[in-house]
Amino acid sequence: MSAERLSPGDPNSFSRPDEVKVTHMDLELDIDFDTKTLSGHVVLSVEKVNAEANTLILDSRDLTVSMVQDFESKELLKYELGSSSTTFGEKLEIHFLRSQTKQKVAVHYTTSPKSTALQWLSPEQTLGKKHSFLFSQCQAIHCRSLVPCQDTPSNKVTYEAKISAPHDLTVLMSAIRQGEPIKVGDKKTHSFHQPVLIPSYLLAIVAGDLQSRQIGPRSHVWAEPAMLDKAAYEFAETEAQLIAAEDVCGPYVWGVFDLLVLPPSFPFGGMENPCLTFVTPTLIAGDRSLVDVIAHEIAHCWTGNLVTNSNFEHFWLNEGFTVFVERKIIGRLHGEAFRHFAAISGKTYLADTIESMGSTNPMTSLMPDLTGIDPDDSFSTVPYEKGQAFLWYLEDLVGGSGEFDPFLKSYIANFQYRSIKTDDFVEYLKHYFQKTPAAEKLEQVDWDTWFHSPGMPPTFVNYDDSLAIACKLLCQRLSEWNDKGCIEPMPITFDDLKTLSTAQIQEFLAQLLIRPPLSCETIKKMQELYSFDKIQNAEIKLRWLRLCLRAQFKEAIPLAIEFATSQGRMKYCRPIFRDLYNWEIARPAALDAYEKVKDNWMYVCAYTVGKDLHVVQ
Ligand SMILES: CC/C=C\C/C=C\C[C@@H](O)/C=C/C=C/C=C\[C@@H](O)CCCC(=O)O
Ligand SMILES: [Zn+2]
Repeated sequence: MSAERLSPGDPNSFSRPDEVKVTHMDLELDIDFDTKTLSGHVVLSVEKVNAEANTLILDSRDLTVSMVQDFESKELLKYELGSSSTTFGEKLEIHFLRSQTKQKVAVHYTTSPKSTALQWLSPEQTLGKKHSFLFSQCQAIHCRSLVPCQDTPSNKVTYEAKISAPHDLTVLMSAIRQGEPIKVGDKKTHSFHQPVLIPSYLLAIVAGDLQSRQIGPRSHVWAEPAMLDKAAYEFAETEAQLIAAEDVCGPYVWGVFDLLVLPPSFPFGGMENPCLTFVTPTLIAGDRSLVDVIAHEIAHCWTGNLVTNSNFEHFWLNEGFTVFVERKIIGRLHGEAFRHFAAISGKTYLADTIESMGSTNPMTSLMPDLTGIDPDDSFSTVPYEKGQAFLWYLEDLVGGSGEFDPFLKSYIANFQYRSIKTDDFVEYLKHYFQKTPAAEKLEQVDWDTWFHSPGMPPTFVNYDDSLAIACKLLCQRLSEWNDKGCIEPMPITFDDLKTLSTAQIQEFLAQLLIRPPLSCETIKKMQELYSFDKIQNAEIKLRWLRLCLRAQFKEAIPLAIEFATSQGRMKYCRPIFRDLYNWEIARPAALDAYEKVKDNWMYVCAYTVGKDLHVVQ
């Protein structure tokens, strides 16, 4: 039976904001670490778009709803909550008593201990070992397991929240903190407000033993106390990145830009939660070499958080634009050559991803059909890197950044606070350049191939390879030597590698990865030359271990398992577990390691790695 789109606007949401839309959420929740639940209520302010509509349709997942009330009169409202849990959770349909256009509905509910949006950590799983820890990850469609809501990015809401938690924990949200926490019994109540419109996937919460350090006029970094010094050092460039981003995108509207360093099981590099970007501790390399992720999250404050994809089939509008802006920030701060180098690295990463997904895989197109598909199953670097390659191609076509930079600012100003589809972007682009020489150029664009064809992009601009050439030459020399059986003396020296930056070493290894596997002998010689397995930088470690596994270098199996299980960032766990699985000798150890670690990971990581290992349906 073929799957159906759940609603006209969003294949992954039951909700119908085109009929009745939620405009504001007022949350009052209690965090209970014993039962691993949040319980309380949400008051939803709603507005009828269709005057005839008499029900409100929400998304929910594993929620126990105890009561729904008309907020003004406190009268009980009838509701139906779907009983069979699907990929997309359960539909919650609430019947209005009133006919007014604007009304408020209160839903009383409790989350499940297996809420897919939440991870509950015991004190032993934290750095300090003394306090429990809770964090959320709502993108793409997990907000429905935290609060009954219209869990579609086509709708935006403001929110307020009062959260009660054990008195010795700090609670933070993707919002502005309001006043000091208030002590009530052995708990404290923390208040927040988010006055800027956000899609549901940007709702976020954390509770733990957290301290903060100021790192800029509008920024603090939050972390467990033992991590704070390192984090403050690593992210000291944040304000400079924000200033560069404002130069590219326009004024920063969110007031605060704080960073939160999470425990290692946080599944992504970063998540652009407004006012409080969540980041993985794997960014803390000690030398600020991985802070392009912070530039990425800063870019999201405009592309994604202000101008939002209206469903996840248009995810490239969020991520392609964000990578494009991230690299503009890098260009402004470090020079154009670095912007080009980052794009070349992105192209290598994309080639590796498309090779492993398969070049005819429909999920490698820029606008995949997500009917019946869990967005988590389609996640890859494709919307990021193919999207940025497309935007750079357009920039080149219209005459370069002199023409495209003002367009970018105008696009953001025009669509900010709204949710859009790819057609809105194309129409605006054509309209913006209509009376310029670029109009004719835009007619040459093969929109259909860019948006709908799987595989690598139809074309790339000629990036300046001044910083990448050394990586390419070393990769060529080493590969040729490997292919000839390593007979002659090794053609690269310690000094060759010593002259490379961390990012260039990463790119050198990445380029080796998209070639046929190296021999074990080459791997051993590389290890002797540069002690690659001592390098702590997680991006280098990932690529080095993958090269070892692809070479079927047995000594690397325990090291790879240690790396993939010591944290839960999917960018690292998934390829390592996939490589282990694809090598028959390593497969049993991989399956065994997965069984041991999966309960320490967040749902999305356990689910996707489980699928990669063919142990989850
Ligand atoms: C074509 C793709 C369609 C839909 C995917 C939408 C959402 C995917 C969902 O799994 C959530 C993604 C959240 C991403 C958050 C942050 C990323 O930018 C992190 C990138 C990877 C990393 O650096 O670890
Ligand atoms: Zn992103």
